[in-house]
Amino acid sequence: MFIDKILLKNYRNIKETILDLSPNLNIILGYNGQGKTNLLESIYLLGTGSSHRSNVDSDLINWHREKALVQVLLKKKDQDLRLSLIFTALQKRIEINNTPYKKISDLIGNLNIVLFSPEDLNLIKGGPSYRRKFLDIEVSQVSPYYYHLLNEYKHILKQRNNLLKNIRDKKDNKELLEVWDEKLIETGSKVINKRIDVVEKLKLLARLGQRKITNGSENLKIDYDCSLSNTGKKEETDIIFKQDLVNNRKEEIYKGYTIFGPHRDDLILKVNDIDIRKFGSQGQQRTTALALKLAELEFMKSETGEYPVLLLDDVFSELDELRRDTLLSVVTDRIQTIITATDLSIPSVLKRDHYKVFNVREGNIKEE
Ligand SMILES: Nc1ncnc2c1ncn2[C@@H]1O[C@H](COP(=O)(O)OP(=O)(O)OP(=O)(O)O)[C@@H](O)[C@H]1O
Repeated sequence: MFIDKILLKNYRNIKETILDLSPNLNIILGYNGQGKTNLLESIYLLGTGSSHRSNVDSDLINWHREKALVQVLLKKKDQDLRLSLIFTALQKRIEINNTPYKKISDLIGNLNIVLFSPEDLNLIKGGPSYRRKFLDIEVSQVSPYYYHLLNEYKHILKQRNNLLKNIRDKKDNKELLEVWDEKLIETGSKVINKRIDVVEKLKLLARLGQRKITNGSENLKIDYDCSLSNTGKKEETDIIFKQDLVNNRKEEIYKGYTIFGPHRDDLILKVNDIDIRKFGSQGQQRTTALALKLAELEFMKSETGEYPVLLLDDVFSELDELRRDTLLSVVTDRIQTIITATDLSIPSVLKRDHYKVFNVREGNIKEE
């Protein structure tokens, strides 16, 4: 799939812009603070339903306006789609081919996105929540069912945590827990099992990616690190989940929150058998983050039949020549890529009709 056209109105510092993008490589150039990441963020928002930088919609609207619009004309293998998101501080309106939709879940899965930015080092160095988010965004884009399941789980978890606090503070009765336990186990087990399946697929793809970037010298091994006391067969996840909740009732009430479940899970990342999260060099950690992103591209392709759109936010300056070339060789002519940089010497291997350059200045974006 690729974005043929993008229209932005009052999106952060971008007032009104229409861009015709290349189906191959798009290079967005500009000094710091001009609006390059704002452009990528708007595309990410349309793909995933949320910004990667802010949870507050009003942040995304130009300070002097009340309404913003992001619209793309998307070319997919079997159809063209016009996706629009019109939003105020209080409301988001979705339109797909001019038909209005209410739920963000209707939007997700149309425009698939993989974003790689310097903050992705947190995927390796940061806490487990970064790795869970990586999995969840990836799987949600290819499975609306998973997105729905995840939201349901979050809702149940919140209710159950409130109840645990109330029981601890003697405001509620212990017996009420059983109903919420059942719901938590049912949805939570499905989330865990789906993630285990996905990690199984990512495992091979990420290993290949890491070997490619390091000329075969590094072996990456990823595994799902489940918070349940014992993850055996997938059919038994719910049984083990239940045992863990029953056996740890006292501790959960004392703490006032749920200590088992997919919201506590993680990914184990080992390079040449060493835990890269703790002991990897900065270079190895960067390589692993890139390998995970390459795996994500291939995973989405295998699930949907099409490559997603790749957004590279200011990452070229952080990669050495080998990694830069590997990345370009993977994406060129196959994956629509939008890359931001303050300056970039365009590799001579790229043919002139295979890329477009756009200059950004104070929120104005112009094709070169
Ligand atoms: N809601 C908003 N309304 C107007 N301007 C905004 C809004 N939010 C952010 N900005 C402005 O957008 C600019 C930041 O743009 P962006 O993050 O896209 O920069 P960039 O070109 O990617 O820079 P860098 O190279 O430093 O990452 C800042 O000047 C900021 O003040």
